[in-house]
Amino acid sequence: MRVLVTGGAGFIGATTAAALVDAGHDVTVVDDLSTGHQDAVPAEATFVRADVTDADALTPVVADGRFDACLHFAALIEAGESMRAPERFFTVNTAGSATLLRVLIEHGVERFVLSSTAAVYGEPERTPIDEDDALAPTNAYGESKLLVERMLAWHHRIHGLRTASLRYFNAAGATPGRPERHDPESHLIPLVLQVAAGSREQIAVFGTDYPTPDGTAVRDYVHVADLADAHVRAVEALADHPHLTLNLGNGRGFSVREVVEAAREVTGHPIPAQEAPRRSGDPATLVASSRRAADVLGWRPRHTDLHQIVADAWREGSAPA
Ligand SMILES: NC(=O)c1ccc[n+]([C@@H]2O[C@H](COP(=O)([O-])OP(=O)(O)OC[C@H]3O[C@@H](n4cnc5c(N)ncnc54)[C@H](O)[C@@H]3O)[C@@H](O)[C@H]2O)c1
Ligand SMILES: O=c1ccn([C@@H]2O[C@H](COP(=O)(O)OP(=O)(O)O[C@H]3O[C@H](CO)[C@@H](O)[C@H](O)[C@H]3O)[C@@H](O)[C@H]2O)c(=O)[nH]1
Repeated sequence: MRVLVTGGAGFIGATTAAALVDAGHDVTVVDDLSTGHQDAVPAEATFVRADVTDADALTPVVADGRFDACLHFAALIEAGESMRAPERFFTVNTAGSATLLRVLIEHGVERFVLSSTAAVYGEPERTPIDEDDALAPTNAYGESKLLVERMLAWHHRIHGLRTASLRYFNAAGATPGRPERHDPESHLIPLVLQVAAGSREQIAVFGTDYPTPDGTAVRDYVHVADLADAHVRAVEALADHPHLTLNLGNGRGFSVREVVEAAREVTGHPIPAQEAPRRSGDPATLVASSRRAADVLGWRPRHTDLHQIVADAWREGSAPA
């Protein structure tokens, strides 16, 4: 297949672009490098520096590409920032997706895979979360993605676009040469590893009074290699399943304290931890049921061991200063 990957210089997009190349697909990456890194784009892919909100820049790429599918990763991802500047998230994530979809439809692209997020659920009603549970984002980031999911339903209905919304839980780990390098970094595992690498004094544990076994928040950490594998399967599965919404997680939660402890064991560093107030908008527990992805895609996460996830991130240097 000829595949357009937006955001393919970012952490999950570049890892997936490499998996698509390995699976024999012809990949073009569009990325504005606002947070991504060009050295993460696979050498076999064509790279175009462009902004997905800019129809004039996208049009020639899509017109020349004769793409069968688009995987759309390009987005602003910092949930906390979305509560300070929601307009940026609706412009890039929501309006940017609308622009991209218009150009794709005009040029006959038939498949679309969206990077959605567990943030569309907000504070979950039950654990594990399945795809039919209530959608009630608690931040503008989650809302900006949910609006795209809703647009996809209409594009499917009206234009017959084959769509998959993949709701990732906490992406983590790394594959060779493609570390997690967000700047600013807000994710727990890279921040913990910054302490071990000596570029940060200690890790703040946001909230120790949650209704969880050790009082700290529980998340479902899913290895980026497993996410990439799910994308390759999803874009192929759209041939038989034209409108998909799938959770992608391990189905197992780990607390902040468990993550810190795993990082101590992996790195041999004491990693001082400081108790801190809860971070606003953070649910206590987010754990996925990925049964539908297993049924529809035959997908099973293979890198489920927390130590392995942390060790892979550490080996690849997912701890920028
Ligand atoms: N990291 C997670 O835990 C997580 C969880 C759920 C969903 N997601 C979603 O996965 C996707 C990828 O996340 P990531 O962690 O790889 O983030 P990332 O910041 O590493 O990647 C995003 C990429 O998009 C590019 N980009 C941003 N705005 C752009 C624009 N206007 N035009 C073109 N390119 C643009 C950036 O340069 C970057 O390369 C995002 O859509 C995010 O919302 C991430
Ligand atoms: O310095 C820190 C950073 C984080 N945490 C906690 O660690 C957990 C995980 O936090 P983080 O790595 O920031 O991930 P989330 O806030 O769970 O959000 C991620 O996972 C969501 C899906 O579950 C995605 O939608 C988001 O884009 C992605 O950032 C949370 O309980 C945080 O409060 C700390 O205790 N200290």
